[in-house]
Amino acid sequence: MNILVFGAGAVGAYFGGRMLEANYSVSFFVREKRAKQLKKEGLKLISPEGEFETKNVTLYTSEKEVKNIDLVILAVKGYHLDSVILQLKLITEQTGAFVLPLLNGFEHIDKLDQAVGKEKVLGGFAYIFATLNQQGHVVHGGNSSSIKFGSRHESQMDVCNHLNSMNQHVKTNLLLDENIIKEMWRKYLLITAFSGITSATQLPSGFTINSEATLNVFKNILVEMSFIAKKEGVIFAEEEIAKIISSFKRYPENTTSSMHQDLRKGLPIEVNHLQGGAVRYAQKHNITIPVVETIYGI
Ligand SMILES: NC(=O)C1=CN([C@@H]2O[C@H](COP(=O)(O)OP(=O)(O)OC[C@H]3O[C@@H](n4cnc5c(N)ncnc54)[C@H](OP(=O)(O)O)[C@@H]3O)[C@@H](O)[C@H]2O)C=CC1
Ligand SMILES: CC(C)(CO)C(=O)C(=O)O
Repeated sequence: MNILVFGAGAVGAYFGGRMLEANYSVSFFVREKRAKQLKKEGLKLISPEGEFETKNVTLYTSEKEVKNIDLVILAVKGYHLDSVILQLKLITEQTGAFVLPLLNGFEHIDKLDQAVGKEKVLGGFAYIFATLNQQGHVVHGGNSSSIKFGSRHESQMDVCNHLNSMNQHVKTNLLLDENIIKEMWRKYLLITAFSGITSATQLPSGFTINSEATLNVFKNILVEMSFIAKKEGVIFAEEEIAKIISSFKRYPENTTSSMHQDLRKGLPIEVNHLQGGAVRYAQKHNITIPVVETIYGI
């Protein structure tokens, strides 16, 4: 299977790098500046799952050059989506490739379905604490990482089984999930609360874990997000929300979200895609989510 990783930021470079390390056929679709950096500095993963470095990376900067691809792993930010969608459409039309999106949130799924066709868009997301350093190397802060993926259409079974078979050969986790839509919403609940509270307070998780009032904000965001999920047909029981909270309480105190990391670096943040997306879902279903709206406003 030939894989094209679209976007070689923290997530794309990490998971694409892990697949390259295991000798899978992986190329990257990047912009000129990132192409230059990758050629000069190489692709490097600084990670407790094992260091990896290579200068032997196939890079594309024009969608017209892309051929013989079976799967595109989409690893751009929510705010990039509108500008990449035409390129992605062209690549999938040229190659017939499936698309595995790793973005946080959920609104992108509709946009991708419309652009490339629902039968081509797998469900998926990534779990990792990663950022790029000044040389463009991936710094992975955490002990493990994973991609969860699953089919949304029966034509996607083969590509899912193939990804599943790669799991035993890569130094990360490629996990096939039979209920991927629910898992994506579970991640959307978590990330809206986690990125919201760490970015609004501009403090890592320890502050929220140790402050009852702030932890309540975190909990209330999860509850409001579960109201939206329910309207979208995905039910979370109280115990499932409690489980998200108890796993958050086990985060090391200095852990923070990729949104807060971007804010610290003065980069754009995904607030319109994540919290803004939640506000749009709430408007669509005519429900109120005052805590998420407040965080979005901040
Ligand atoms: N970082 C993390 O720990 C986690 C992030 N996520 C989610 O994964 C997604 C990606 O995040 P992350 O990797 O951190 O983001 P980054 O900002 O590190 O990477 C995004 C990449 O997309 C590239 N890109 C944008 N437009 C194009 C284009 N037209 N052509 C080629 N490349 C393009 C950017 O390129 P350029 O360098 O040229 O700007 C950048 O390298 C987000 O939705 C995030 O929420 C999920 C789990 C954990
Ligand atoms: C919560 C976390 C770290 C897990 O992958 C994440 O998705 C992010 O910060 O963007």
